[in-house]
Amino acid sequence: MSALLDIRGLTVGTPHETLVSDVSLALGHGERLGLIGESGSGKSLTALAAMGLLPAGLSARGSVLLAGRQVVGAPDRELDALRGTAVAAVFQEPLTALDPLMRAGRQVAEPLVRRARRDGRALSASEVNRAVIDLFEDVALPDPLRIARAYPHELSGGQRQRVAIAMALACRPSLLIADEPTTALDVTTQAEILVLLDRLVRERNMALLFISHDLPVVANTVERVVVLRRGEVVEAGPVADVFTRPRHDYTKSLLAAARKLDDALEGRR
Ligand SMILES: Nc1ncnc2c1ncn2[C@@H]1O[C@H](COP(=O)(O)OP(=O)(O)OP(=O)(O)O)[C@@H](O)[C@H]1O
Repeated sequence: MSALLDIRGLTVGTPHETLVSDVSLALGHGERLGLIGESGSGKSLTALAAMGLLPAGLSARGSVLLAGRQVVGAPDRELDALRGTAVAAVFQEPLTALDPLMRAGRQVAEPLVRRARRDGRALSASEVNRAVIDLFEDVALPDPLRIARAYPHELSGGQRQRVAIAMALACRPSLLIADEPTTALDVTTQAEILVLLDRLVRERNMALLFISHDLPVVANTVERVVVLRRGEVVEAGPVADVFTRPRHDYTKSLLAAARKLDDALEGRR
């Protein structure tokens, strides 16, 4: 079966600087892949390039096939269609995904209606409302009716991230990209959101491209990892192999740093 996401020789940069260099990775339907590496190693740019969402001033070369479509160089119209169906993303800061002036329910209704239209279905207002509430229940938001009427600033950070996840799910994507989805949240909420994401991805058989600094969380969430350093892939493989028998010194140092932090936290408990 062909890969859902097939990145080959991806290079991203400005006219003066190469930021991601010759990255290749592939992700099958329903598969979960982690991208790890120190800050600035190119994880987010790789994920953004996979969706054709690079910031202005950066350009990509190489090939990114998403659901069989070429993303590199594709016109916005084609990319919009792919982003509404094949791929959706959840980022570190939910406020970047949410419109501050729109009630949470409407924000989720919009991608739901768009997705239905693409599938050739027109939803009635009551069907849309029901589907929004169902999604809010799926992401375990308390009191979904109240949340649907609330504006983002009236929600907690964890609730906002759940609304952002509901928006991503509303597109029914085959691939979910989660870029540090819990970093901005307190520790208890982080754990809840991770359990939620893990359940949703498995229940819906979505593929997951998961970016995180938290290596124990990565180990529990994904099947394979790709290790990036200064924009290049240094190591890739099943998570059990890479985390127990790292081959590259850089991976060894990442794991040692994670262990040191864990020991330090353990000492404080
Ligand atoms: N718009 C931009 N213009 C120029 N350089 C950029 C831009 N965005 C990112 N970079 C640079 O590209 C490199 C890779 O950035 P990227 O955000 O992909 O790193 P990352 O691995 O996701 O880091 P972090 O874990 O801190 O989020 C960094 O050196 C960063 O400074």
